[in-house]
Amino acid sequence: MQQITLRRPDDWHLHLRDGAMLKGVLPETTRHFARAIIMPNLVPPVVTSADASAYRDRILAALPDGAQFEPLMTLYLTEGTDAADVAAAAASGLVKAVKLYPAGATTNSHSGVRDFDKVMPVLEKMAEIGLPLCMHGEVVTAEVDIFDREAVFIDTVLDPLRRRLPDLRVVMEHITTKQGADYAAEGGANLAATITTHHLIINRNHILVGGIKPHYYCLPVAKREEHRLALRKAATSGKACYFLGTDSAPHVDALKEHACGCAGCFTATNTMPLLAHVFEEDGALERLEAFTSLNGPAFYRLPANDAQIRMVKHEVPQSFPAKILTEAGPVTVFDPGFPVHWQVES
Ligand SMILES: NC(=O)N[C@@H](CC(=O)O)C(=O)O
Repeated sequence: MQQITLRRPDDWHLHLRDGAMLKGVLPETTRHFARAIIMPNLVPPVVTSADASAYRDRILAALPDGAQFEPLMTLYLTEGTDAADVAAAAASGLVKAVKLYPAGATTNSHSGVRDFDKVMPVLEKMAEIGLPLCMHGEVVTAEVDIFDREAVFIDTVLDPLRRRLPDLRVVMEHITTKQGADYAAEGGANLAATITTHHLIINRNHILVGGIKPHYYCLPVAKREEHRLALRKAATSGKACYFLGTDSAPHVDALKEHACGCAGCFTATNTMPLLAHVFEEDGALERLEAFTSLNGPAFYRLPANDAQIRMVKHEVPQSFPAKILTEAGPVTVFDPGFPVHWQVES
């Protein structure tokens, strides 16, 4: 029986939602993860430090008994965000990052940024105080093909912004392309990228071949196989600029299996066993800890977790629930489409 021990992992990009959904999905993350960067795209969004403080309280109130979990809060950047409020939220330790959604790019992003000039005072303040900006890196203009949105964003938005504000610390969230992986690797100490579990496993064929698979639809949408392979190479490289952000994004089945289905894969339940499978397949199990437990805290200037988890590879495939039954409705757990022998034991 093969086993590995890792420092307890953190999830640097997580959607927990609110109310009944929060209550239903939170245990799926707290079972294995010590901390998570909590995405602020609620309705209405988490914009001010007061919003973040209230949301944090709701998360803490929803924690399962005995759970050791720290939500790392973020603010949703709007064109009306107040730089002084952001700075105060960072100084108090409440907020660990600000999230930038280009307006219209993804779920609940309509309050996001249209005109980057309008958010420059906030970004300048963040550069000054070292507060990371988590970027959803996709352009949303109609003439750009959805499969090219990330690469075009890097060239036309991200790179010019980083030249204008070289001290701004940026996390390219959920990269899905070779261009994203390459750009992150060349960006120096102020740039990093999160990679999801599902983008290491699926390419666009998984969504579309043999019938449309709504539970594989997420944003940024999975790309060609060559991009999946580039992400695998990046994640398993151990390089400090890459770390896990699951982007686990629960939507009830009724809204996924729909004529206009929501974007998001729900991977909180089985992320760690899937990652052990992926890293083992690529001969990189010894670098799994860097990806899940070391590189993220280092970028966010936080200590790595002291506690450990033990993962075991069993002879027989392990079973995972197909759905999590929340009071908001059932949420389908990401199905990798292959047997998984790894399990987190403690
Ligand atoms: N990843 C997704 O497909 N969806 C996320 C938003 C996001 O991170 O893009 C969601 O909030 O549902």
